[in-house]
Amino acid sequence: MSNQLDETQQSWQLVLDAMSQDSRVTPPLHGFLNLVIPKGVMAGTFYLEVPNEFTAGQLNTRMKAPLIQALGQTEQTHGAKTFAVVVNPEMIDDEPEVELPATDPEAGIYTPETAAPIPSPVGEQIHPARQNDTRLNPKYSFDNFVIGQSNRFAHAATVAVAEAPAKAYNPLFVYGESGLGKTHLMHAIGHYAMSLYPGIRVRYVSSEEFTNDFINSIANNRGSAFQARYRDIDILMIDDIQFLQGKAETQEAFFHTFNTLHDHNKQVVITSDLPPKALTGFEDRMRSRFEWGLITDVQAPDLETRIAILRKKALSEKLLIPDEVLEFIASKVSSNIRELEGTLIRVTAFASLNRTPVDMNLVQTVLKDVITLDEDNVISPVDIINTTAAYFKLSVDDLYGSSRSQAIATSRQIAMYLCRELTNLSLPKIGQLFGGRDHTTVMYANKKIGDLMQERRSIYNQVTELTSRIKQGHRFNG
Ligand SMILES: Nc1ncnc2c1ncn2[C@@H]1O[C@H](COP(=O)(O)OP(=O)(O)OP(=O)(O)O)[C@@H](O)[C@H]1O
Repeated sequence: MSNQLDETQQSWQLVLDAMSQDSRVTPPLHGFLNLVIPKGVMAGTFYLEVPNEFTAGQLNTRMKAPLIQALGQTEQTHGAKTFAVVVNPEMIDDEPEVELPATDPEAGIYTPETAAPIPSPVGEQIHPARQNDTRLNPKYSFDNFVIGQSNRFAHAATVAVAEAPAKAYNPLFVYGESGLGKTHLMHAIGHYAMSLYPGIRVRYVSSEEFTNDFINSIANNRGSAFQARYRDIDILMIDDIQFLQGKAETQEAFFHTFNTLHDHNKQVVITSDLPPKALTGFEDRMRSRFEWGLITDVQAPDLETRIAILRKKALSEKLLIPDEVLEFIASKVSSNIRELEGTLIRVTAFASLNRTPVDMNLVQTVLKDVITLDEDNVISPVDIINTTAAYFKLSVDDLYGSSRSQAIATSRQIAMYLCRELTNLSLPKIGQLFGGRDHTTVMYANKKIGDLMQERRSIYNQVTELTSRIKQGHRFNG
């Protein structure tokens, strides 16, 4: 873990060095760069954390072209072509205090109060292909997707679409509850299609990113770049479309994007938590288009499939875990594959913290508090937030709010982690719940707590204790 951090830091230093040679990066801009905490590279994207929107704005506009160029120059080291900025007001507590760079009107830096959208120095000159990052996660391929009764049809349909884009089923609409593999299948389509048709232009986007992109394009008067990004492609995959519910203008933008792509024989893949007919807050013309091609669902996996998923996961992580242990975990956790994977992480974290092998004794100890809930006995985020607040002796508002104190920030991240693990809520929904935070903030909280559980016994114990309290409370009250 710390090696990984070092590597990220070193890669970022190389990027900074490259940028320091760039005359467009004037001295006042260095102040903003000093505020950046590099978080790591995922699917060709360098994730950067900054403490406020203003700094994010500077990176996304004035520094965008130099940064992309610097990434290109150093790509061999880190593999990132592009970057994404995550605003995390809490990061200030983790890091030494840094002052926001002084405002320099001559350099064209605006104060947050006066901040109008700042035009990019390169504006629309950036070639769409540069920005048109596929955003595919290398971890999600068909090779590591386990096929079972619950997903056989969805798997076959996605393979068919990757093999014959816009010829097999267009659009392909995959629906199902959270954590059952829809996102994984989308990324797998992308990888497979790119291996079959080198040069094919693929773009994966969450509905929230699509919305933000659309809103920013209006605010910055960059409609044509938006269109190029979403229309000059061969396969567009849009995840969790239910997030566009009630957003009339973004739906309109998607409607036109969809029509253009479809008219030009380009593939569209959509996922959702509900089938088109049950999606409320969408115009009929939109819903009827969703039904033009093929609609397929993913269901909760049966025991055999759950065991196979765990086995594959253990293999890919090079974890030596006896079959009986995998079977035991699979029998205890039945609802959601994300939770299944989370449980495997807990078991291996416990073993590594205690320096003991993973065996039945250990797994029984770790899972003794895991209470399986039946299907209609769903944990609500309110249960999680109330229990977490009480456990850490905080108020519920502390968890929803924006306090930067380290203790509150970590408690909030634990609550987000538990929402991700124990409910079916998507990342954007959890973000909304916690005071309208961005889904990337939830993604980081999730990763951070997952990592901390492997490293710090206290965090491991807190998460375990809380999970059991939430489930117990739920069983008694629910
Ligand atoms: N059949 C499978 N084989 C292997 N891993 C799987 C399978 N199905 C799901 N997973 C894993 O389970 C986790 C959750 O899956 P994924 O994120 O694709 O779910 P989702 O349906 O898109 O959920 P959400 O709607 O919340 O985004 C991922 O780590 C994924 O790799």
